[in-house]
Amino acid sequence: MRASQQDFENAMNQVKLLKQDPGNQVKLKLYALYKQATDGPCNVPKPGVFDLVNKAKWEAWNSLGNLPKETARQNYVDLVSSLSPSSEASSQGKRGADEKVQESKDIVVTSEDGITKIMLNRPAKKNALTFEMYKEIILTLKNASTDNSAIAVFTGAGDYYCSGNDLTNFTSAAGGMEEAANQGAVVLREFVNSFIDFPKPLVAVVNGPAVGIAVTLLGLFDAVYASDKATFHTPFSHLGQSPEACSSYTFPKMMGSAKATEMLLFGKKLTAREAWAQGLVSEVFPDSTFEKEVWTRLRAYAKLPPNSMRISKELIRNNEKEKLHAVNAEECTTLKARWLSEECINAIMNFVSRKAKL
Ligand SMILES: CCCCC/C=C/C(=O)SCCNC(=O)CCNC(=O)[C@H](O)C(C)(C)COP(=O)(O)OP(=O)(O)OC[C@H]1O[C@@H](n2cnc3c(N)ncnc32)[C@H](O)[C@@H]1OP(=O)(O)O
Repeated sequence: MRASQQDFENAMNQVKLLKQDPGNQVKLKLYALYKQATDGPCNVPKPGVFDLVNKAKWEAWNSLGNLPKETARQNYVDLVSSLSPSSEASSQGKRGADEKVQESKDIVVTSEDGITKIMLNRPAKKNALTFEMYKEIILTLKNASTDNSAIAVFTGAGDYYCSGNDLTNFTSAAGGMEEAANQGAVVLREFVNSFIDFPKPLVAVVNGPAVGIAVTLLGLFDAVYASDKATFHTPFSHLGQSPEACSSYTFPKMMGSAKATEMLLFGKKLTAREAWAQGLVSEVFPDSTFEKEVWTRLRAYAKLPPNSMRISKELIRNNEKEKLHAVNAEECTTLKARWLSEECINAIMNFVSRKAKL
């Protein structure tokens, strides 16, 4: 839900009542979001090099680029509401190494060395995504887009990266399949939008097999590092479903339509090296050294100037944003109808009653 003008004004008053100074970084962020929400993109000349305070404020505002006013207003409200006593402590530099910044059993979010690490943590179910997990990830990305981290990284706990959508999302919904399909389409659209719009470098550390939406989403990441044990599988036709996460656009663009068809229509499973050859994966590492090599590299990347990385990503992503949002909307509408089709209902029932394994 978007923040109203009243929410925004309440948040401004709340800032004045903060008991602890939230620290310079947060104050700069608040200033930038306030200016963006009220005046729009930065439109004043950059202060001189010796005017340090105004230059820092200008840079913070300018770094928001063309962020829409409504989004800035929402981010301002979210940031203020996150300034609870515990987060006030963290912005004062009291956050310990690898501190948990979000408590949830299925998604563990930690912050260390400029990296927001988002770990899917449902290993007993191969990290299949429940409706609650989709919603938590939307919130996590919203927070990570305005926190102090330079990059955000997704990975999975256990032997799988992620087995995709939890197929019981559709069978356990209180209102039945129709209600689940309606809810699913709304959640999916917002979920994918939060990846399209994420402003910082987004990296996937694919520690094991990836299935369904865990694969298609990779087309919206900025870098994908895979263990040689990882596989990439999108069995949409087997499930009576259709592609999502903009893959009907990103995959043919990335690998050509013939290879995209093998994956998206025929459900061909790729090894990590095959996925690398198709441009879906940036680099493949031997599983024995995967974690060490990848995290060493990511810690170095996270030290690069964050504003520069954001601006460069904006340049790359802005060429595509409108198209990606349109594709996402169309894919969600198509999927909603698919979820109610006999082909899909039979496939899901088969999985749940264990007659079939993909
Ligand atoms: C609302 C937004 C929707 C967005 C649209 C998204 C679409 C997709 O993502 S489509 C892809 C959906 N995923 C699948 O179809 C995968 C289904 N799972 C499997 O085929 C297999 O479980 C496996 C190949 C991933 C792993 O096989 P195996 O190593 O033999 O392990 P198990 O099958 O015994 O799995 C252990 C445990 O985990 C449960 N599980 C695994 N994946 C899912 C899943 N996607 N949904 C629900 N549950 C899953 C599995 O049922 C086992 O549970 P228990 O029997 O209770 O131990």
